Amino acid sequence: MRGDGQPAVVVRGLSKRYGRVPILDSIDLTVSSGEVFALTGPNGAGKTTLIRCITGLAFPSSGEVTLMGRNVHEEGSRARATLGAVVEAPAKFYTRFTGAENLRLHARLASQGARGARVNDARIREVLALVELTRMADRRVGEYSLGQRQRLGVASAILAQPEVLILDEPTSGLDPLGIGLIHRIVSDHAASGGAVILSSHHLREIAAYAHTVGILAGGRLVDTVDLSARHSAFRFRVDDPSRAASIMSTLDFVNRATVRTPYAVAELRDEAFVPDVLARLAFEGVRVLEAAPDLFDLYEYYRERLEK
Ligand SMILES: Nc1ncnc2c1ncn2[C@@H]1O[C@H](COP(=O)(O)OP(=O)(O)OP(=O)(O)O)[C@@H](O)[C@H]1O
Repeated sequence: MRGDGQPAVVVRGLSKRYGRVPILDSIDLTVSSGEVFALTGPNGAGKTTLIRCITGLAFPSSGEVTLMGRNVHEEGSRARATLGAVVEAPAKFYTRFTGAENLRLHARLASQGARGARVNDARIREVLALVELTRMADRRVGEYSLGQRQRLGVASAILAQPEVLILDEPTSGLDPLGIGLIHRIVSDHAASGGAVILSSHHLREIAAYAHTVGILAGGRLVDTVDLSARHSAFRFRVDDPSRAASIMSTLDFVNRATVRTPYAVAELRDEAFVPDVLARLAFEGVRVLEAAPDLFDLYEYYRERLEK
């Protein structure tokens, strides 16, 4: 459909003040097609303000935002034609209309832009099924729970298969299965080539599926963590961690090997090399008691980063 790693969202030198109060300070970020970018940070850091600026709902004091190459604040409707978003939680719907009717209305409004042709009744049923609201499709939104409205919001955002999907705290108020559902939708959207920006406080969960995490604090993007580079670390519990690490560091598919007793930890070029590491350690007479992905602890990293 789209998505070739090209920049989909580009934010350059974005600052925002409310009156004299600076809220965002010189934000630069780029999100590519196929990428999930998760924005996190303490309450009041400026996440919602940044998302409002990126979606065109708020104007920056300086700097610019482009969506698929179109400036959001200068070519508003053309830029927004590439966008699906939920910025207010829960999204606003007509409570006297059913979920399906609301989505139909949403599609009709979108059809005045370039994307409406992509949406028909079959697509509406499809997105309702994706957010597991098939059973509620013909019930009035006034009867929906908060979490069901939240999921309907996500359904409306993905309805026209936008190139850019932006969700402000899409999982707040959802139960654990609902959170998993949204994560799957977001991952699938990126896998089919869409760019995704979302904000979340669920660090351990976003660490599992975001490609990049931007940490916003005091209106500044204090760190951008490339999680995809951290996914191929493995730890091996062995009888001799130092010897295992020195053996592993001679292998050309191991970028780096370190000791974290009782483990030897290897950053592999690709996780497909795990069996080769095991074979080599066995050949060298090192006993391996356990091998597991060495998951990056985003929560710990975040805590340390903000305490600096
Ligand atoms: N319309 C406004 N007028 C003045 N100040 C505002 C306005 N909107 C937001 N702010 C201020 O901007 C700062 C950032 O708010 P924002 O809602 O963007 O933070 P956030 O990171 O999304 O927080 P949370 O995690 O609590 O949702 C806060 O200090 C807030 O008080």
